[in-house]
Amino acid sequence: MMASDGKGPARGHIDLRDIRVSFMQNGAALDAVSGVTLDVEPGEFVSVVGPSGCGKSTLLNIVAGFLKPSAGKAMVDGKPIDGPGSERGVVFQQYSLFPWLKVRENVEFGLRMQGMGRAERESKARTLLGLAGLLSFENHYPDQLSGGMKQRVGIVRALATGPQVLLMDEPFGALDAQTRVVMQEILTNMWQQLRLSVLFITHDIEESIFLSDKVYVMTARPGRIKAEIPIPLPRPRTPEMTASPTFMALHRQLKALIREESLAAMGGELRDGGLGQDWHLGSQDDVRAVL
Ligand SMILES: Nc1ncnc2c1ncn2[C@@H]1O[C@H](COP(=O)(O)OP(=O)(O)OP(=O)(O)O)[C@@H](O)[C@H]1O
Repeated sequence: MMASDGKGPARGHIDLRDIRVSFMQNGAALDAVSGVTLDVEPGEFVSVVGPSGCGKSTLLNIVAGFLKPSAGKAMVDGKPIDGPGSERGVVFQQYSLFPWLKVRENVEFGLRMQGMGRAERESKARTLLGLAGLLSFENHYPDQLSGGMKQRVGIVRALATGPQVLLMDEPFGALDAQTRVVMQEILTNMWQQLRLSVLFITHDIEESIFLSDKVYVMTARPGRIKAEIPIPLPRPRTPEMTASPTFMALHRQLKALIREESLAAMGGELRDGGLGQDWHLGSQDDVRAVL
């Protein structure tokens, strides 16, 4: 789905085709992801969820240009990805702000690197800080901000250079539950105004539904696409929607899909969550024998 507020064309098409990534481990090549094909249409918000270690960050690192796939095609707007570029902004879980620079200076950093003049830089940074509700903190240092505020600065900094796509790897993973919900609302509002594509990695099913137009579920390693789930909730998204029957049905569906894979990722040892027929606590003698 394209953002539909009519403020100019949406931007940034991410196109991954049949991606495989192998890493050397203990002298052997092991596939981290295999045969992954995914699409983020211009202006679309797409999340990737899946069990730990299934290759979510690996995919994001390919689109960011930090990692080359072993096989397959990775493209943005039809051009093969060849290293990092200013048309792709990245936000990680760690805030990665420069502690010696004030908030606005942090946001202006990339623009300064691009050679933009001082007045234009300042105006752009202030507009984006305003959008994120941070204008009154422009002269604070990162240390003086809460975790949620730091991450908002991180998002604004990634957006400042005008990327076509925003890549977010568990951006709210370090925040408490309340702050996280507020951040999701701020992000969805900013995204709707900016009309850029987002590839969002998360462990949080509710977060993926609330934010996305579409959610990809990955299998346990080697990561493949297990399912592509469209999210037909209207925009703008509101917190009340999380109680709607559609939201709850999607939640159940995604939870079941991920649970299967999380158990597979644990080697099947904990089928039924460790409480079913396949798993039993041995007798006292068995336990003593092991000890
Ligand atoms: N540089 C590397 N060298 C070797 N193996 C790696 C490397 N980077 C990642 N891997 C392996 O590739 C697999 C996928 O890792 P990745 O970090 O992409 O998973 P993830 O789904 O993002 O995990 P999590 O949800 O725990 O963050 C893992 O098994 C990991 O150990």
